[in-house]
Amino acid sequence: MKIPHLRVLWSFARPHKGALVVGLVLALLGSAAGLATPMVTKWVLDSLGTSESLAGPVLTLLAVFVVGAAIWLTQWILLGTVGERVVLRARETMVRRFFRAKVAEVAKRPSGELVTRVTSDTVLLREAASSSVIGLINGVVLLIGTLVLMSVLDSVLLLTTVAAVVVVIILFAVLMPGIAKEQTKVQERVGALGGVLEGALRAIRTVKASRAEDRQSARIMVDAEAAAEHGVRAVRRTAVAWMVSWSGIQLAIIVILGVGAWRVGEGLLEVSSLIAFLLYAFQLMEPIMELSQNMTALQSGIAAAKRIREVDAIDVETDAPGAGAGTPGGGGPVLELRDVTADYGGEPVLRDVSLVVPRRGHLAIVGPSGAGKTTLFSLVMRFLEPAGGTLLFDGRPYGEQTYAAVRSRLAYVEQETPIVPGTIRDNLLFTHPDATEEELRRALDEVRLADKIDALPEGMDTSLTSSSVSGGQRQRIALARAILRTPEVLLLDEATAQVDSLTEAAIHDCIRRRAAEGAVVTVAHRLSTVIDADTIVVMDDGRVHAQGTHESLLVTSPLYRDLVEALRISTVPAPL
Ligand SMILES: Nc1ncnc2c1ncn2[C@@H]1O[C@H](COP(=O)(O)OP(=O)(O)OP(=O)(O)O)[C@@H](O)[C@H]1O
Repeated sequence: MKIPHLRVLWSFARPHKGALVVGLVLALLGSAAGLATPMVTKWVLDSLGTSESLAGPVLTLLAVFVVGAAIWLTQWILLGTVGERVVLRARETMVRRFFRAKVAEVAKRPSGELVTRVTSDTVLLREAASSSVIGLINGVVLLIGTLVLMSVLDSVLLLTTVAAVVVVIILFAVLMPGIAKEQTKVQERVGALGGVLEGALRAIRTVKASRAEDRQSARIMVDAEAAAEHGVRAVRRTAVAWMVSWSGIQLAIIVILGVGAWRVGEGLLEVSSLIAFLLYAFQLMEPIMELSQNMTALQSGIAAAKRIREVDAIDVETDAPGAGAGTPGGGGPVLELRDVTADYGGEPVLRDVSLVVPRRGHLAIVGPSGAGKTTLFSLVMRFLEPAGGTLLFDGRPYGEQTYAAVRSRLAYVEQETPIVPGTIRDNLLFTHPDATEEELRRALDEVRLADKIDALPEGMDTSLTSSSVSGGQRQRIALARAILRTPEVLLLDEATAQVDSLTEAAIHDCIRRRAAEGAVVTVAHRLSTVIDADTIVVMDDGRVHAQGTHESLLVTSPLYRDLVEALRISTVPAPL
């Protein structure tokens, strides 16, 4: 096993080194008690033939047994606790990192795969980072101790034992790496399975609509079957290793019995020594078992530790040195983009975009699919860093402000997943957990949801995961969350899906009211939203193509005319 691999594991165990040292000492003391037992048994047997009292040796045997049991109990609890702490810490580090990570870093990985790192890889780490190394050291000490004490009893019988032990060790050395490799593959496949399964369950409606249930199950089963196949291979190798070792030791015991009996007959060995020797031979499986089990745990633990440590490489959002909170309410525009270019690692998807968002009013962004509207929002929310150009909030570049400072002054309603797990109340309180009941009601009134939610048996405490809240209502809940406290800029990525007229009217009114108090920027997919805007920005192929009011753009921009025509056709005539 290579040292750098162990170092990864050690990085998890290091905070608990005190407990681990105590665990090692206890393990060694426990082994010493185990090693002493056959010798004390011999003492008991030797006392039988003499006038010596049996009380001494029997009490000693009892004491060794009690002390040994107490040591094992303490060590088990101690190391078990360390293992759980290691798991907890690893989980905490990963969970925190996921949420501090840059959006692109999380978005590019299947989330189910990230979840398996937190749920299942950490379990493999438990044994490896707590008891494995101790078990290995202890196993070696126990094995050597047993052989040394055997040699004290009878060196001829020892030869038989050593031969068996050597065979067993060679066998394990040959089979072990293969077992570990198979187990690593199992983990990788389970990770891949988690990734695909999570994505497929998320898209359950599409799966069913496409009648792809069986195909999707089959695709996931490829990973499940591969995991099982590797698992079976590991089990087979382990079983062979155990079977051969166990048989080897049993065979050695039979030989010891035969040779020992002959030597006793010849007067070369005492019966008590033969019995003690046999007790050691019976115990021999213990260190071998300990060595092999811990070796396996260590290897799969190292693989898991590496997967967990990969999470550390995920880039996190870090505020620039000296970045501050920013000062609210200057005189100029609230938001400004100057020659902003952006990409996702390839060709630019936004080129030299300049835009001014006034402190009040509604600015709608329209454009064909792929024009870069969502990317523009990602830049404003700092989910994405610009490749060139500058974004300014209140006249100060984004880089001079912290992520939290910028976001605290923006409210964002995303198009696809605007709801977080939990109840309606949890969702409303998500941005401002300290909001009062009155504020919640006011926000719900504004999006015309108060009556609907009052009519639910559990009201605001209705769970959104299992509720009968419609898509349009979900959007309105997200909007209510965004307007709970008047944001300086409200960013609304309108749902492309058709919504009911009540939702449309509610959103519409809400935008109008908010635009009177602050800035509202929408990625507009509905004609009513577009027409109502004070300024409309037409985007095409990553550039600002035109800008103006509905009337002026109808005259100056053929692209805008086309877009309006398309929206007119695609939307149910809206209350304009
Ligand atoms: N995460 C990403 N990685 C790579 N390319 C991306 C990513 N997100 C968007 N793009 C690309 O950037 C371009 C702009 O996409 P964007 O989502 O901003 O457009 P949009 O105007 O919002 O489109 P739509 O109206 O269809 O939502 C597209 O060509 C798209 O393929």
